[in-house]
Amino acid sequence: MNRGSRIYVAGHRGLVGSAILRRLRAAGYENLVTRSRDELDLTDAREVDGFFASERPEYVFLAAARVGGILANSTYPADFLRDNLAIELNTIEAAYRHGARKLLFLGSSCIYPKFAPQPIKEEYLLTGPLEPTNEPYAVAKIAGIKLCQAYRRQHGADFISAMPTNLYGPGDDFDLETSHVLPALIRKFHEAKVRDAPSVTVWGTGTPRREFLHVDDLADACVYLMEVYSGNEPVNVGVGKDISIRELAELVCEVVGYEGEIAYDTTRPDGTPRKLLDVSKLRSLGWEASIPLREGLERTYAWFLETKPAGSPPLRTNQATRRMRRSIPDASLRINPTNRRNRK
Ligand SMILES: NC(=O)C1=CN([C@@H]2O[C@H](COP(=O)(O)OP(=O)(O)OC[C@H]3O[C@@H](n4cnc5c(N)ncnc54)[C@H](OP(=O)(O)O)[C@@H]3O)[C@@H](O)[C@H]2O)C=CC1
Ligand SMILES: C[C@H]1O[C@H](OP(=O)(O)OP(=O)(O)OC[C@H]2O[C@@H](n3cnc4c(=O)[nH]c(N)nc43)[C@H](O)[C@@H]2O)[C@@H](O)[C@@H](O)C1=O
Repeated sequence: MNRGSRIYVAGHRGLVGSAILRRLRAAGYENLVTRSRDELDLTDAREVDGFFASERPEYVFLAAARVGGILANSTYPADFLRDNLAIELNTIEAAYRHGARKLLFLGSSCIYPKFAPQPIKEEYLLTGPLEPTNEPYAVAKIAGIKLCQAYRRQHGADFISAMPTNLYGPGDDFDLETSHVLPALIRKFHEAKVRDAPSVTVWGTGTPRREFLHVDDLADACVYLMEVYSGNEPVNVGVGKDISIRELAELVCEVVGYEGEIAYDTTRPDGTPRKLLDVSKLRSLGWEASIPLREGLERTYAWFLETKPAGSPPLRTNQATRRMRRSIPDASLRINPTNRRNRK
């Protein structure tokens, strides 16, 4: 890539896409192409083909996807499988057909077997059963990796895949129905502090272990891989350290400054027991994460405080979430409709 290269960031309003855009802009890349979902629905093959035919991006960061935490994934398996397969297929095919020089596909650490040895090496892919709470999403993400590999083998396309661990940072989804654990805990502890509530409920047993990577680190890694890596195999992107959900809850509680109790709702699923990526491949390519979890959390909480509308936390209101909310069976899970997620 050079500073004038035409670069398409798919999903530029999301957590990852917005961070990649920030990273590219900071590095002086100016010829950036973006489309919101309302402007270009990536599940629509004809629209996607027309977009690539007219815009002819040379480099593509594929950060558009239907994304969610454990609840959204287990409640909407068909949506997660269908949308992600369609987005990947349409974007990868159009990138190839219209001559993109390189594409980076974002997968996820949930592609690996539920009981994979830890830390998880790239070669453990497809060596065991997946975690049921996100199996459809994981299958779609595995299909994305295989598409990149197949287009490379059959057509010589320089399409690569990065497998990030659990991410967090500015621009995250704080909707308790759809979010991942870290933004959910920031919101829960913040609201409990503001309301002086006696306790905060964390889902599951607190024993599962997760690894958390700040999205600015991930964006840096994505741009780095686009510049230096052209291999067939996916590359894990993580920090190489994990913590239990209990430890995370205690850390968020401390950062937010909440003084009540932490309760565990063991009727909620734990999901996969441990997900720690082996990041030696990425290290050997010359990249390492640089934002420590506590610092990343403090920065994310500061962002949350700055951007939320008065009296309410920022929430995403994209079409997917609106549809999810309409069909959520348990009314107690509904979100206050006045809440809005702040977008750029
Ligand atoms: N968040 C995490 O913890 C992790 C994320 N990842 C991967 O990183 C990538 C980005 O995730 P993240 O940024 O968190 O997700 P977000 O939900 O924050 O962003 C997803 C983006 O995709 C766009 N999008 C969704 N559906 C469509 C569609 N049909 N057409 C066009 N655009 C669409 C959305 O557009 P709009 O804003 O216009 O609605 C949004 O900008 C995904 O591939 C995900 O699997 C991997 C590991 C962990
Ligand atoms: C990145 C990855 O993210 C997803 O997998 P996950 O890591 O299991 O997702 P999660 O962040 O939602 O939960 C992590 C852990 O945390 C616990 N937990 C506690 N309290 C809350 C809570 O309040 N909200 C949520 N969401 N989880 C909570 C929760 O019970 C679980 O034990 C995939 O679906 C898939 O999308 C994917 O690729």
